[in-house]
Amino acid sequence: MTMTIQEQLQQKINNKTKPIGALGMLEELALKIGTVQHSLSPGISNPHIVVFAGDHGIAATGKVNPYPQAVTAQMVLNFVNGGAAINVFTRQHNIGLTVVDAGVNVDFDFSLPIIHAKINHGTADYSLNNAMSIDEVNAAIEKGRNIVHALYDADCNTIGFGEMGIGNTSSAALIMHHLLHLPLKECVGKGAGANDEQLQRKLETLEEVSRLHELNRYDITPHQLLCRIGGFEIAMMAGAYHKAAELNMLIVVDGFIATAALLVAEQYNHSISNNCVFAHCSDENGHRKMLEHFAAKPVLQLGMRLGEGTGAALAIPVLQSAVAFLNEMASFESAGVSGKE
Ligand SMILES: Cc1cc2ncn([C@H]3O[C@H](COP(=O)(O)O)[C@@H](O)[C@H]3O)c2cc1C
Ligand SMILES: O=C(O)c1cccnc1
Repeated sequence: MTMTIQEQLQQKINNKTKPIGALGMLEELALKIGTVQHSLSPGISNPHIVVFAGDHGIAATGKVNPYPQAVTAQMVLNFVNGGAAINVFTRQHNIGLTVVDAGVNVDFDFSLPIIHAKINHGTADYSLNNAMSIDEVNAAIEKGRNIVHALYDADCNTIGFGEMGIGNTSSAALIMHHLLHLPLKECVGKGAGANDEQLQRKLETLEEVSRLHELNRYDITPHQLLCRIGGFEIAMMAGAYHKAAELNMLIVVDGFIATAALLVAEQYNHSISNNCVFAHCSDENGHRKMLEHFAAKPVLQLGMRLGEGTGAALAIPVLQSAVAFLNEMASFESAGVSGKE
């Protein structure tokens, strides 16, 4: 009988010169990556992080976010100048980095080395109206798909998505609340650092938003959900995930907002998590429950709650080690080492 690729990979892993299972999660990752690539000798080629930036109308009210909306654009300039956490980690690990203006509320100089994909100058305030139109949702998804396709064409097979958008933990919490049918209290967290009073106000504000947009209903399509309470960076990321899975790339999932965008993408492709490795468990309230939904075992748990794709960037070297042991370690047979009696 022929063995499945998983069985062949497991056999290869078990024949390495180490006690069975002794490389722990690296063994699970090697199995996963080999399965995605349908290969006994998988590889990570040109790993890349794409950071999508977008503003949220509700952030201008200051009701849900401890930092002002202007920080989104300021951080985009920081990314360009190489000074943000994601710059440091991608530089350290030789990972490609692309920054995308998905919808920041500032007109950047066109000479800036970013992808200029602005859908609009921030979303509308969803505590009053829909965040965006259906046309804007479609444009964002299409743009996300195209950006991933270009990276695939440049021989990248491993990709992580990050985000920058003041107020976007609110959009992510609302997505989680609707798609996982959980009370908002379990989905809303401190974001960039709300204190107890700010957190309470955030929760109350988002409860009103949930009532306004009837998020407890089951007949909302994923497109409608994005229209009502989404963000441009989140919609673009959903399109990017979708394309990456279509191209059978390995997807490295970052934190709370990135996982919320994956929840949306999952509505369009129910097996999307087959292509995903979950980089870390964020400290943002709610992330653990999202991970449980995907039956995910995160690679790292460092108490991080930053976003920008930083968790994904830190997990990629671990994935490279998983692939390296699978490809390079000697087997009991080749090294003349005795196996278990
Ligand atoms: C200086 C700074 C850098 C960041 N980098 C990522 N985020 C993170 O915090 C924001 C979400 O939190 P909230 O919903 O509470 O606004 C997002 O931009 C996220 O990427 C940052 C936030 C700040 C303040
Ligand atoms: O988990 C994350 O990615 C996160 C948490 C808080 C704020 N921004 C991002």
